[in-house]
Amino acid sequence: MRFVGPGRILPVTEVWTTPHRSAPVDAVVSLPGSKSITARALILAALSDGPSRIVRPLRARDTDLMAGGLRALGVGITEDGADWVVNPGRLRGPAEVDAGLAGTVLRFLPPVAALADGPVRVDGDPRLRDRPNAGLLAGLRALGVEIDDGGRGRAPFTVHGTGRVRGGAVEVDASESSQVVSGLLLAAARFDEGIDLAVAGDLPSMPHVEMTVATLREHGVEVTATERGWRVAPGPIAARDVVIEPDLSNAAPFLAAALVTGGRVTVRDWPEVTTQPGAQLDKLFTQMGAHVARTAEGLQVTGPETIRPLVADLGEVGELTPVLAALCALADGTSRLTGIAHLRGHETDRLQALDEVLTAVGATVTQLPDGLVVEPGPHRAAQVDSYADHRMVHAAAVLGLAVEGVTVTDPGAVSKTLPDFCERWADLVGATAGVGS
Ligand SMILES: O=C(O)C1=C[C@@H](OP(=O)(O)O)[C@@H](O)[C@H](O)C1
Ligand SMILES: C=C(OP(=O)(O)O)C(=O)O
Repeated sequence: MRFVGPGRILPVTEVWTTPHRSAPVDAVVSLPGSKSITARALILAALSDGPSRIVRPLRARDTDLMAGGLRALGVGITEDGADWVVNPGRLRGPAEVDAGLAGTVLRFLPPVAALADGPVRVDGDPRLRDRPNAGLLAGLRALGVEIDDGGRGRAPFTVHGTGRVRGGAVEVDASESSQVVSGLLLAAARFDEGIDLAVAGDLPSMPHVEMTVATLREHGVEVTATERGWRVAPGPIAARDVVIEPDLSNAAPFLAAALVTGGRVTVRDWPEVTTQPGAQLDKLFTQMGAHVARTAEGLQVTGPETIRPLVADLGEVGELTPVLAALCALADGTSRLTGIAHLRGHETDRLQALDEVLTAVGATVTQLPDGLVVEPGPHRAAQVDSYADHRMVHAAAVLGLAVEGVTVTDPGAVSKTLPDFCERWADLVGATAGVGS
């Protein structure tokens, strides 16, 4: 697959032979910034009351698309070394926004587009058009925004911005993605009446909503938790320079390498306190038998002799599922991962994709309505697809450490959040990159 984003065309690589390694890895790795924190920083900088600097943002397809979408609305975003300098301006339409395959752009940008003074059309990759978005569009309509989506509740759609949004009380169904809640809360201080948002149904990925609330408060926005949701008071969003934490979800495959090989991996600059869901890796890897410690350098994971199966509700940390499920296929018993029905609406239907990939390498997988049961079996080599999903490539890499002969078609999907993943992985396991066509 060829990914075309603003200002970049990423190389096409057809097949990646994942490196196999049975000897223990022993490595210290540094990782680029968090996708989720970078996305929030960009939105709030664009809506704030003055210029600001984003230090060490993640530069990858999703965050470049977010910057591109905001630029299309008239926001000044320039590079200064590795930083972004953001100059908010009058938000304008008409504009076209390419959301690629980014849920963050699909759900965080439309509430900003509603504040523009003209129509803003949002579209993206073919798969983006399948990603659920009815909750966000219905929520925006209830707040007084006109949207033309042909009744599909998905991209492509046009937000008919009028320069202002009434805001007020709204109930939203965010059971398919927490990003619906985050998107509305992020822009709400700029709505005439702010927002009084009540959540209907189950809300996945709670740490990501907590990240949204914490980030808003850091920008001086008044956010109150209510019985069924959150209230955001109307008012200015303070401009603020921010330093982006490393992406702890992208740390998952690297730390998992310690479990697979019985080795030791440290991820540098692990934050003391964070709202990233990756904070739960400590507890999850410990359950799987690893020893997890904080050292002066960062978070250190030391692998066990055999990986223990995992029985866990991953509803809060859905984006960690592909790597954890890969570990489950290498464990010494049956794992049960639940609370993740919404993963069917991610970059791909991740429950189906994981079923296919783990089965291909020898596991027996049962799909539940909201999860997976994974029973490891004798390993076999397999060629698997990336499903255009960065985290499926990460999962295949983890499997390939233990199972000789795992190859991945279309590994370029990693460009979504970590474009040089394959090279970093090769460094970690001490092998060459092995990407060919
Ligand atoms: O707010 C965010 O930055 C995210 C929220 C989660 O979305 P869902 O709630 O749709 O899973 C997560 O999976 C995604 O990778 C990033
Ligand atoms: C679900 C994910 O991404 P998105 O922000 O596109 O939903 C993810 O990165 O795992």
